[in-house]
This record gives sequence, C-alpha cells and structure tokens, in this order.
Amino acid sequence: MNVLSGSQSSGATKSWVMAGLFAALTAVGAFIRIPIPYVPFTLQFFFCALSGILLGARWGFVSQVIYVLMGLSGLPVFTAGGGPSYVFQPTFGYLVGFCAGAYVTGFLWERWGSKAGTFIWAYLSALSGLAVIYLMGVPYLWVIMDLYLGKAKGWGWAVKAGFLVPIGGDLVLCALIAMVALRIRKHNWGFLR
Ligand SMILES: O=C(O)CCCC[C@@H]1SC[C@@H]2NC(=O)N[C@@H]21
Repeated sequence: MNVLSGSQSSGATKSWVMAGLFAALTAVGAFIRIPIPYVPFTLQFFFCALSGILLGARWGFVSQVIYVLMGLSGLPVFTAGGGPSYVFQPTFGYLVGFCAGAYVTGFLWERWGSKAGTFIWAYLSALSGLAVIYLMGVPYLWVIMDLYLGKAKGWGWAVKAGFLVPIGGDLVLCALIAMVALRIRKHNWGFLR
C-alpha cells in the first residue's frame, strides 16, 4: 500500500510532487556529509530509503531517477558536483544504486512491511535497498578507479573505502529511517494524502 493512494486524478499529481520533493531532499542529503576521501559519508541514502517506504517502489524509484537526472543535467546536486561527465566519477555507481535501492526498499515494504507496520520490517526494507546500493556502488568504484583512471588501487581497497568505511553509519541510518518512516506514516501529517 502506498501512502499517496487517493483519488486517481489528484493522486498522480501528488505523486509527482512528492517524487520531486524527495529528489530535492536527496540533493540536500548530498550536502550533509562527512568528507571522507573517495567515498564521503552522506545522508543521500536516508532520503532514498525514505522515498521507497513513503512513496512506494514505483514513485520512490521515480524520485531517485529525477535526482540522478537533475545531477546529470548539470545541477551540482551530487557530492562532487554534477554534469554528464559524472558517469565517470568513482561514486556514480551508488547514484544508480539509489534508483534500484529505493525500488527494492519500497517493493519489500509494500509487499510485506506495510501489513506488519513494524520497526523490524521498515529496517529490513531499508537494509535490503542499502545492499543493492552497495552491490552497484562498490564494483563501479573499483572499475572507475582501476580500469578507467588506472590508479591500480585493487578490489580490496574498493571494498574497504566503498563498503567497510561507510557501512557502520548506514546501519545506524537504517534504524533512523525506520523510526522516521513509521512516525510519518502513523501521523500522516496531512500533506501525504
Ligand atoms: O554524490 C555522489 O557522488 C554519491 C555518493 C555516494 C556515497 C555512498 S552512498 C552509500 C555509502 N554511504 C555513504 O554515506 N556514502 C556511500
């Protein structure tokens, strides 16, 4: 079930507005960061996963596609700027991962989580989306660093810099995402429906 379900005509408009809002929030998340070299710690994943749980798989995915397109079109909404050449940045794989991650998070939440409505399901949904983000981000990091930029850092380095360093913070974020998402869904705060 999707928190945006309502009358069909206004529902579609509202879904687009909310997708745009979450694209903008993910952009804000890129600016809230700890500048660790190569792969900064950011709050992009926080808003990405929230989009999946609050908007559902489809519109969560759309929100992240809007975010990535905003950046590729030249708006400096990624951690190291923006523009079409960003596809050659070592962290671009994570950005593609946000699209798939929001979808997976939303899919799992819609399929099983929303019925239970519990913290653990919200946490597991966010965690599964996070796994997808890393599965896309870490190999991409390695390919760009080693094969494209020729830095010969090695696969072990990519796993350390791209996974082991940020994963601890992201596991804490999953808990925060689950708490915030459940609170918003419980109160609904008017603007969601
Ligand atoms: O804007 C970019 O270039 C993307 C940065 C991606 C950072 C990744 S997302 C998963 C992991 N968790 C973090 O906090 N940082 C990395």
